[in-house]
Amino acid sequence: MPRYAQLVMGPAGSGKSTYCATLVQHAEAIHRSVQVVNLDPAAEHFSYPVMADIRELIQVDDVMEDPSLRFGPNGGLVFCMEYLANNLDWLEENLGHVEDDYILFDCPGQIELYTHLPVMKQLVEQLQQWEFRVCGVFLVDSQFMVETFKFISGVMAALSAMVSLEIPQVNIMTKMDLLSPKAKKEIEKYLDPDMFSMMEDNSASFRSKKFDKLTKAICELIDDYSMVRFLPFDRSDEEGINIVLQNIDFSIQYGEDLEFKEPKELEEDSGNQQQDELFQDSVGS
Ligand SMILES: Nc1nc2c(ncn2[C@@H]2O[C@H](COP(=O)(O)OP(=O)(O)OP(=O)(O)O)[C@@H](O)[C@H]2O)c(=O)[nH]1
Ligand SMILES: [Mg+2]
Repeated sequence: MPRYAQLVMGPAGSGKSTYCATLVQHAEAIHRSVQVVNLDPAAEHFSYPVMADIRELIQVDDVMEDPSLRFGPNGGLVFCMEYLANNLDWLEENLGHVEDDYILFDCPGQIELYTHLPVMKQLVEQLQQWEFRVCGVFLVDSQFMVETFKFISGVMAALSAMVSLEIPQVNIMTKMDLLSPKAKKEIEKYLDPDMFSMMEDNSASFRSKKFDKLTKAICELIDDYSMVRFLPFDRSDEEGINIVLQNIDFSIQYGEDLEFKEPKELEEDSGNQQQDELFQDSVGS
């Protein structure tokens, strides 16, 4: 039986740890078991139960204090991740060998980990060898996505993670609860973007004419391949959280190998509701 993993990525402060905590709570409410591994060597507080913590393997403070390394905070974090990639047996020991488990990996916010460094790719390949089906979950903060040029940067960041990791990826706009009703309406066009008309609408807001052609070419590329879509994530909206989870589950075929219980013993009048519950149980078990 396969195992399932979400690699929760995104820029610093985009809401990765909050997303993990929210999903754990949501999973509990629908009787599913979801666990979280902290892969952020700089994290200090967790609002979810931690199944394994990279800081037991290596501490960023130790790396920075080491006189032979002399790293600053960012170099130190990258060093920690490379150390993890070279010591993946530590992770294997902590993950155990539970069939059918579902694990979220709360990753650090260093964007270079998702653009050009090989560490995350190595981690993905190893997880796949351990029979995990891995979905990349790339978070961007909706607060920064309300203008076209910021949106394009967010799309490019998500795209580079997709290109470098080569796994199914679901992109999410976080902190939707912080948007005003007007901004919420405005952001709808960014969730399923038509880049070309966006460019036309906003061309005046692009700062330099010099780069107009390049920006247009990038927008066309994104449009032509329909490569990047975003799902809204509002931590206070259970229905929305469920839609996000369903999309991710679908991408890693979670639930397909689980047995569906035949609703034989259901009483006819309450049939539909109980069927739904049974299905949830079978998905969650
Ligand atoms: N209102 C609201 N605040 C959020 C949401 N998600 C995150 N935040 C806040 O945003 C800040 C950063 O959230 P984190 O979950 O720590 O973000 P992160 O991506 O894990 O950050 P790093 O690990 O430092 O890269 C915290 O103050 C959170 O409380 C959300 O959906 N709604
Ligand atoms: Mg975090």
